[in-house]
Amino acid sequence: MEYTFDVLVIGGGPAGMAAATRAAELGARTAVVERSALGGTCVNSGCVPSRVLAKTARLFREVRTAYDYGIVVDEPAVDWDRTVQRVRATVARVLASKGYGATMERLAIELIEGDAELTGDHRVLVGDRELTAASIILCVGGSGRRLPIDGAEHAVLPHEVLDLERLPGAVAIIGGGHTGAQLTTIFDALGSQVLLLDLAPRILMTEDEDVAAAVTAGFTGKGVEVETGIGGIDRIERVDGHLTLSWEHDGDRRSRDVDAVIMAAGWPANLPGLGLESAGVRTAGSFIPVDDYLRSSVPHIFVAGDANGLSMLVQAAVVEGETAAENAVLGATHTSPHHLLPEGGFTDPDYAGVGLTEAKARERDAECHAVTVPYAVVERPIIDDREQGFLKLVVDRRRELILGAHAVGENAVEVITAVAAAMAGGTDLSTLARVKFAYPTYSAVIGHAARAALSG
Ligand SMILES: Cc1cc2nc3c(=O)[nH]c(=O)nc-3n(C[C@H](O)[C@H](O)[C@H](O)COP(=O)(O)OP(=O)(O)OC[C@H]3O[C@@H](n4cnc5c(N)ncnc54)[C@H](O)[C@@H]3O)c2cc1C
Ligand SMILES: NC(=O)c1ccc[n+]([C@@H]2O[C@H](COP(=O)([O-])OP(=O)(O)OC[C@H]3O[C@@H](n4cnc5c(N)ncnc54)[C@H](O)[C@@H]3O)[C@@H](O)[C@H]2O)c1
Repeated sequence: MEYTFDVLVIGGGPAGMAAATRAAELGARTAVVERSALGGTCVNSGCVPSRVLAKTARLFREVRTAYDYGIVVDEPAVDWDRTVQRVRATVARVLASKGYGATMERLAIELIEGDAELTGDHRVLVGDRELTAASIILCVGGSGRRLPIDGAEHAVLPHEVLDLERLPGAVAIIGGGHTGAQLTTIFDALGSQVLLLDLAPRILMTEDEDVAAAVTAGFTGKGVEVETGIGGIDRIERVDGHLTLSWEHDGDRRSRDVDAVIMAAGWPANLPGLGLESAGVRTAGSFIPVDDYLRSSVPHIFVAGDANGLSMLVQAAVVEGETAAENAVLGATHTSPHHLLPEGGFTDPDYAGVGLTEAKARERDAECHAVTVPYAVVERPIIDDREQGFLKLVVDRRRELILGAHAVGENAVEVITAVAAAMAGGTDLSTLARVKFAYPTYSAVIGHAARAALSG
């Protein structure tokens, strides 16, 4: 059969753009269907806006401590409208820097604007245009989850935060995953009273336990209320211009009056309306499961990025997009390992990790080693007045292999990315211990941790 395209990519976020670029580079006739804006969640409503808000929060904190350095400023205040304008302008600049249009033109990738629906295993309907493709790569991403409770419509989802008319005096954030933790820091730093609620026994369940504990302590030390292990959220009511949020904890009914409620309680894939049943693609919960080659239950329909639920990070989305494209065009032989993906959050303090947490490493081998070195063993955090923090290295029982690294504190994400580069290069512990780090840097803590791990 003659298809309209060799490869049809649905979704133009990080996964979709990586998939389309790679497929076209390999000579495939390729198109991308996008119903909203190229760049996806990451650029338009996720990482980039969050990062600008994190920078805003950081600036506000620093201006307030400027006098410690002999700088005299008036009492700072937040102009929320201007903050929002700045975020939107930065999103536009990042989009422009991506050069999607030029890449698509150079590689003859067709952009089809609209909502894609599968009508068969090789057929996709976009508006009134029916397309066919030899292979389809689903890169549809996910969306914030609105809890099925009374009054849920009063809550704001993460992508709607910029639509808040004003900075809330008091805000409740439901969900202490990466998104909820970042929003906690942002609103706390900008002056809101923050209540963070989670069903789970701790926040940041995917991070190393010590990391989550340190971030929690950082939050509570600033006056954020963190309540984990709750039984469930009951309802949200609008009463006299404010919202009353009610929840259950160990049989107690609790409630709080706030100005805004943000739901950051999960990130299901964008499956509604996608027509997966018409194509025979199986789902599991709110994701589309894939095999090692990123194939769905229909072998010529691949899934990359958040939609497969493997690892909801940009760095994963990009590598999966490229892998899915290679498998679609060249035959399914490529896998995309996830164990060396550094990740982290821009909270206060920052946190990050790569590889196995200490708990996961001990499940595999109880005799592995973990050492934790405080940030203050090096001078830079002291110079910057950011001594709080640590780097934990998890190494095998022979003290050769680095199994994982976890950090809390200033520049934690950059520190961990440096360890990830060492791990990716196959660097053993004794080699890492001999690396010379520039002075005065945060990453110098890596050398200290490696030497501490070697010596026991
Ligand atoms: C607040 C927030 C902050 C984040 N911060 C970070 C961070 O700092 N670092 C990090 O690594 N990750 C971060 N993430 C996660 C990151 O945004 C995602 O992992 C990444 O965007 C996934 O890329 P994707 O291409 O799979 O999906 P998306 O970026 O969601 O793109 C999917 C695209 O598909 C389109 N689409 C969906 N269905 C259809 C359809 N039927 N037809 C046509 N088009 C469709 C959508 O419009 C969208 O453009 C953050 C997420 C959030 C919510
Ligand atoms: N910096 C980053 O890299 C970054 C930032 C944001 C998001 N992300 C990615 O996006 C994905 C989504 O992140 P997320 O934080 O939005 O979702 P998540 O699924 O990671 O976390 C949701 C949190 O909400 C809690 N929760 C669920 N139902 C609840 C309820 N009824 N009441 C109270 N708490 C409830 C869960 O226990 C969990 O802690 C993640 O996989 C993450 O990797 C990454």
